[in-house]
Parts: sequence; structure tokens; C-alpha cells
Amino acid sequence: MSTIFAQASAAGKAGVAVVRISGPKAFSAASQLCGSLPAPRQAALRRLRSAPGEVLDEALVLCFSEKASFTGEETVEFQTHGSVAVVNALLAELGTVDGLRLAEPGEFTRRALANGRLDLAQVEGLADLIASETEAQRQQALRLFSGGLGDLAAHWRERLIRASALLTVTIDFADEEVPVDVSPEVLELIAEVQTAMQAQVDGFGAAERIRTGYEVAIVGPPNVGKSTLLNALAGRDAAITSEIAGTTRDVIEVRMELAGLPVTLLDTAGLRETDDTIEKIGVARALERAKAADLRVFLIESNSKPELDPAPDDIVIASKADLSGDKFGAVSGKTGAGVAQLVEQIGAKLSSKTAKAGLATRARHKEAMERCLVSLAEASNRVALGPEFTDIASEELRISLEALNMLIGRVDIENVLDEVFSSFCLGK
Ligand SMILES: Nc1nc2c(c(=O)[nH]1)N(C=O)[C@@H](CNc1ccc(C(=O)N[C@@H](CCC(=O)O)C(=O)O)cc1)CN2
Ligand SMILES: Nc1nc2c(ncn2[C@@H]2O[C@H](COP(=O)(O)OP(=O)(O)OP(=O)(O)O)[C@@H](O)[C@H]2O)c(=O)[nH]1
Ligand SMILES: [K+]
Repeated sequence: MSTIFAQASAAGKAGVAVVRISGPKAFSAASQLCGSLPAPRQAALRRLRSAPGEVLDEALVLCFSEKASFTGEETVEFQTHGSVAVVNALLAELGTVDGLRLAEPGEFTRRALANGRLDLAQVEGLADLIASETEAQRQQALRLFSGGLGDLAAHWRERLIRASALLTVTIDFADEEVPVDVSPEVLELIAEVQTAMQAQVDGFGAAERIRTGYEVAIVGPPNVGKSTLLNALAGRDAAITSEIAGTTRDVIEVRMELAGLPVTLLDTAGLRETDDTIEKIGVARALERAKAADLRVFLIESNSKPELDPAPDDIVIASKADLSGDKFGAVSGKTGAGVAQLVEQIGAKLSSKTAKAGLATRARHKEAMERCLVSLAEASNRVALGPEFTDIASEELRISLEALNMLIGRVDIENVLDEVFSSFCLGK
């Protein structure tokens, strides 16, 4: 097993940078640079020197024994001054040490997984946690990282193993008088798992949206004030505004946090019949993106109607509240009147969509659960048919347990690892 190293903190100038070494040679390599190592888990100040004896930096050194580290291997951290030159010199020096090499993205975490420190779902949670930018993303990622899905899977597993054991008793004693009919209990155990698992599958859409973000499209006729409203919501001049109708041609996207949720706000071309070729394309794009968005805000001139039929959840609101004097149900991007209320309204609409979100946050989770549910339905049908179908039911239960193991990466892990780790940063 090679010993790996990488900068764990973000690249660039910073107060402090962290360079991490993990593997069987971590302690010996580190002591080549800093002399005596502090006791594990005790930070100590040391001069880091290159092999010829030049001082590279003065750093805090922190060691973790293989029994108690993030990776499950000997680990040393150098907490240096956050200078690009210091980090580069240190990385170059580590590269010259025999048996050490630069880590691949996600390799520290990969080792934590291999050493049983985390299960696969936790690794996914960790990737999401590092990527999280909003409160909802942070909370969802932390639930997964803390082992929520593994706990659920362990509970389901225990129920299904019990169901399986009950069936085995039936098979083993098939020739004898079985004292009690086990099928009601087996069916109940399966149903319990099915209900809980189906709820997770149903929540996948919402959880995925929290992970990847919601799209909210501002839609309306030319010159109604869409771009001005987008800028007011974004708090910056993201889109060009002008008194010329047909200013916005392409879709303008602004990422922002709204009610703790990740939202991409879309400004679209004003909807109208036009002979202008470019504007026509803009209108077509506006319609397409508006349709695909999670929520539409129809901005209308007061006393008019939206160009499209709003979906039940969509928001219809009059623009230029300052001109119409409409204090309710109107908004002005120019004066800011009604903007806070609109934000609140959008937040409430999106939050109601997130309510179902559970621990299944990736297609991989959903697919494993769906596979499991297919076998459970099959198993339950066979059990209901009578004792002569017990061995087929047993086999279906075994398949469902396999799907469950896949969910948390107990089996068949190799082919999903590259996919899972492809999104990891260097140094994690
Ligand atoms: N400086 C630094 N900060 C960091 C990390 C790190 O590696 N270095 N982390 C890296 O992601 C996170 C903390 N994660 C860690 C997870 C486990 C262990 C660890 O030593 N676990 C041992 C002992 C646990 C204990 O002290 O109770 C174990 O599990 O056996 C350390 C860090 C966030 N902050
Ligand atoms: N009085 C007032 N004027 C506004 C308001 N919002 C926008 N305007 C003005 O209305 C004109 C059009 O605004 P835009 O934001 O460009 O409108 P748009 O809907 O994005 O227009 P298109 O890109 O052409 O579809 C500009 O002159 C704005 O200054 C408002 O709340 N009150
Ligand atoms: K305009």
C-alpha cells in the first residue's frame, strides 16, 4: 500500500493550508521533514526542512495513529502558512521521499471506505457535504454522512432476515406438521419494509432537487420588468434592463440561495409574436425553459392575464407596483416593493416540495431500492399463494437482501466506485 499526500485545503492564498499524508510511511516521511513527531493528536510547532536542510516553513504538525484516523491509516497533517509557494515546496519535497506519491482525487476517502471507516452512502454524503452551498443541502448531506441510510438499511435487513428465517423453518419442516402458520408474520415484516422503502423512493425527487437545485423561471411579456425583478432578487446587475421591448434574448441564469434552498433563477425573453429571427429563438427558449422549471413566476401588467396557463403552484404577480399603486399582489423590481414578500412566497412553494425528501438522494439509491421492492412484491405474492411456493419466496427475499446490500455498498462496489469518486476534490 503506497503512502499518499495532497493539499487538503483549497488551492490559493489563505491564512493556513493543510497538507495531509496517509499510509504506512506517513510517520517516517513526516519525521524526515520535521524531526521528532509530536504524540498522536497533539499539535506541535515544527520547522519543516527539505533534505538539504533548507527551512520550508514553520508549521503545526498533527499525527494520527492508524487506529484512530480519518483514513484508518497512519496520517500526518502539516498545517502551514497558506502560501502557494510554501505548499508547492512542501509537496515537491514530499514527492522526493521514497514510497510517497501524490494522492488521486478522493483517494483519502477511498481508503476510509476500504478500511470500513465509512460505508458507501456515507462517502456520498461526504461528497455532498463538501459540495453543499445552502442550508438545506448541508442538512441533507449531513444526514447521509452521519450514516442515516446505513441505519435504515440495517433495520430493513434485520426484518428481511427474520422473514427469511421464518420461511426457512417452514421449508425445513415441510414434511412435518408445522405448528404455526408463519405467513402472516412474514407478510407483515415484508410490508413494513415495503412501506418505509417506498416512502424513500417517493422522496427521491425532492432530495435530488435539494442536491442539484431548483429552477424558478420569470415569465411574462416584453418590458414588464422581468430583468429588473431578477436583478432585485439576485441583488446584482445580472441581466441587462432597458425600456426597449425584447431586450433579453437568451435565458439568463443566476444561482442563489432562497429560503435555504439552492435556486437557479431564470430570466427569459418576453413572450410575444415577433418577426425578429433572434428574438423568435429567444421566445422558443423561454417557453422551453419555463416549462421545464420547477416553478414559474408570471409577471403581468396589472389587470392582464399570463400568456400561458399557470400550473397550480405557479405564482402570478403584477409588475411595477410603484406605478399601479397596487400594494398587494404586486411587485416592483425598481423600488423593491413586494420583493421580500415574493421571495417568501417562492421559498414557501419550494419548501413544500422538499417536505418529502428523505435519505435517498441519488439515482443509485433509488435504483437499489426499486430493485429490492420488485423482489419484495414477488416474495410477498408467493408467500400469500401458500406453503408450496415457500422456496421461491425465499429466493426472492435473498435477491431483495442483495439489493439492500448494494444500497450501502456491501457488495458489487467496484463498478460504482469510480462514479462516486469522480466528483471528489483533490486532497479529500
Ligand atoms: N485538520 C483536520 N480537520 C478535519 C479533518 C481532517 O482530516 N483534518 N476531517 C477529515 O475529513 C474532518 C474530521 N474528520 C475526522 C474523522 C475521523 C477522525 C479520527 O481520527 N477518527 C478516529 C478517532 C475518533 C475520535 O477521536 O473519537 C476513529 O474514528 O477511530 C479524524 C477526523 C473535518 N476536519
Ligand atoms: N416604474 C417602474 N419601471 C420598471 C419597473 N421594472 C422595470 N421597469 C422599467 O421597465 C422597462 C423594462 O424593464 P426590463 O426589466 O428590461 O423588462 P423585461 O421584462 O426584462 O423586458 P424584455 O427583456 O424586453 O422582455 C425598463 O425601462 C425598466 O426600467 C418597476 O418596477 N417600476
Ligand atoms: K426591456
